[in-house]
Amino acid sequence: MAKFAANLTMLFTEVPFMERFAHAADAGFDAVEFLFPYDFDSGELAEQLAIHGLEQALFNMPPGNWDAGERGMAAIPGREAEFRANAEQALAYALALNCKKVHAMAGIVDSQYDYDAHRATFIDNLRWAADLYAEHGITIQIEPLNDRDVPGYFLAHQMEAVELVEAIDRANVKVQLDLYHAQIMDGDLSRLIAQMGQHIGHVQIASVPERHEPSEGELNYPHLFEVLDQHYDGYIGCEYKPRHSTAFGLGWVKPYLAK
Ligand SMILES: O=C(O)C(=O)[C@H](O)CO
Ligand SMILES: [Mg+2]
Repeated sequence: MAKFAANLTMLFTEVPFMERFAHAADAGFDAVEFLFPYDFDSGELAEQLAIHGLEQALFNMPPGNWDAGERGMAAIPGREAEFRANAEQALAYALALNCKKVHAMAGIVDSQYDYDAHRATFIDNLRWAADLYAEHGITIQIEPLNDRDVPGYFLAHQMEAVELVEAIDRANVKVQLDLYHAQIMDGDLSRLIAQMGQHIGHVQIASVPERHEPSEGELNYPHLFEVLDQHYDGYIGCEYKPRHSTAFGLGWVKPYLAK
């Protein structure tokens, strides 16, 4: 049975970040995810999770200079020391939040280097971080992003991510399958999910093409949840932009939260 995590970077933005945990719990969620916790004290975040009985499903390693357009550096040659420091910072938060999944963003390709150099850097960095995280039972996620929203991102296709996970060859590195990106770049989602199978480490959803509630747009999510049930049993992150208010748009998830 599909179970859902509220993405607090995109949902409940009507209230300040620290108040979003309460809103997610009141709406019936028992897990949350968000992009970045680093502006906040890990103890205060852990307290919000504990007060509201929430599990932290996922968050991202620091992405570099987000406002300048950076989207991580795991695949960027020359940024290895920064990647490793960021992985260590994220690990400290993951331990404080008892979070078992952390997303390592690959980065926007650097035109000074060719594909092979990016790929080799990505594999080396991910192996290093996976070994660091393994003793804590934490899985690192890699996520393809569509090239319309994030042009130049190192990773755009799901099977490319699967191939990289196989090359990285660590049991605690998996693919973060965001069905919004996957539909834009790959399509044929029922078959894709089956093909990815055990490599799926986390799932996120939104409508296509506008990234709103999954109840609208071109995807039939009730069907996709049934397909996912056969291959994945973790939380599904609700990473979408509410079309109106968050609460108004939650009708689609109520039947699942009530079960
Ligand atoms: O954009 C997404 O889909 C994500 O999940 C990333 O973590 C943030 O870019
Ligand atoms: Mg995503």
